[in-house]
Amino acid sequence: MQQLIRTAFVTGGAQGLGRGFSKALLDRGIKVCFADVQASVGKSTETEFKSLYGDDKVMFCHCDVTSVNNLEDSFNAAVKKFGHVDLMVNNAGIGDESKLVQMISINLTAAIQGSQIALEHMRKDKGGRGGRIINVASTAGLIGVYFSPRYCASKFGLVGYHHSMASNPHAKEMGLQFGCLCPAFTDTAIINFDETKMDYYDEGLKFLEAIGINTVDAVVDGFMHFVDNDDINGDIVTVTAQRGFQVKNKHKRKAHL
Ligand SMILES: NC(=O)c1ccc[n+]([C@@H]2O[C@H](COP(=O)([O-])OP(=O)(O)OC[C@H]3O[C@@H](n4cnc5c(N)ncnc54)[C@H](O)[C@@H]3O)[C@@H](O)[C@H]2O)c1
Ligand SMILES: CCCCC[C@H](O)/C=C/C=C\C=C\C=C\[C@@H](O)[C@@H](O)CCCC(=O)O
Repeated sequence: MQQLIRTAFVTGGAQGLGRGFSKALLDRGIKVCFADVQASVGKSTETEFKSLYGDDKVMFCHCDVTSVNNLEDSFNAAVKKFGHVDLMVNNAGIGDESKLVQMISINLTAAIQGSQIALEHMRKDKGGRGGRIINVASTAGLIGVYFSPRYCASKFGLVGYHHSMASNPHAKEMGLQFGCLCPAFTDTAIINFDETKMDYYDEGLKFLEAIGINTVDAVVDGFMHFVDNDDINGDIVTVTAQRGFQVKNKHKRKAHL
């Protein structure tokens, strides 16, 4: 039986998917610290959540995940308030193709740094309580997308990190499990594209119209797979408008390459 999840840390939780994940966790009685670079949106989400769930259940940290010190301080503030973090969700992300350096820094580097901060805190072989680390990638981390190649590269990198960590034979003794969420287009601010944010803008929009757009609720349902099931290590959850959520796991088929 897995460790009960009592507390979570969610990056990019002020709005969109991160907000949806945080609310679903709070609905389950899990305490949530969410971090976001948008101070005023984060504060108003915190006020709303506190009125729904109570002051002791939720906290917001104003945090730019591209600063590892800022990320570590926010994570430590959650540990201080809740005693421990059982679930780390690296969700903060951007999709603007004109911002290559920022994109890699937020979507890939910060997610890896967030995972490593959580890992050091959680690992049972160093006195921690174990835990789960969920990285929010994209279907664009599984298939090539020619109109968003930089975004795609950042998400392929994150999926590669996920596979590497999940295949670590020492993960079990550390009490760690790694999951990766890969939604297709979803109805949040990140898909408010214009010509500056995407290559081949018209073709990109046509592709988006052809495959459809997930609701946030559908992606939250897929995300909760990582909370509701005991053995999730290595799982990749895809969420598409055509097929809903599906769980894939090549690590359960073969232990190593
Ligand atoms: N919506 C989609 O179509 C879709 C599909 C697949 C994956 N995703 C991924 O889901 C995640 C959440 O995106 P979303 O769709 O909710 O978009 P969103 O723009 O609504 O939310 C992203 C959040 O990340 C925060 N953020 C951005 N940069 C940050 C930084 N430097 N530090 C801290 N917080 C920062 C933003 O302020 C925002 O609250 C992203 O990683 C995105 O790539 C989104
Ligand atoms: C660029 C900023 C926002 C991007 C949002 C999102 O992350 C981008 C998604 C891009 C492409 C999505 C493609 C979806 C394809 C699905 O129909 C399906 O074919 C994918 C199946 C993947 C798999 O199972 O291997």
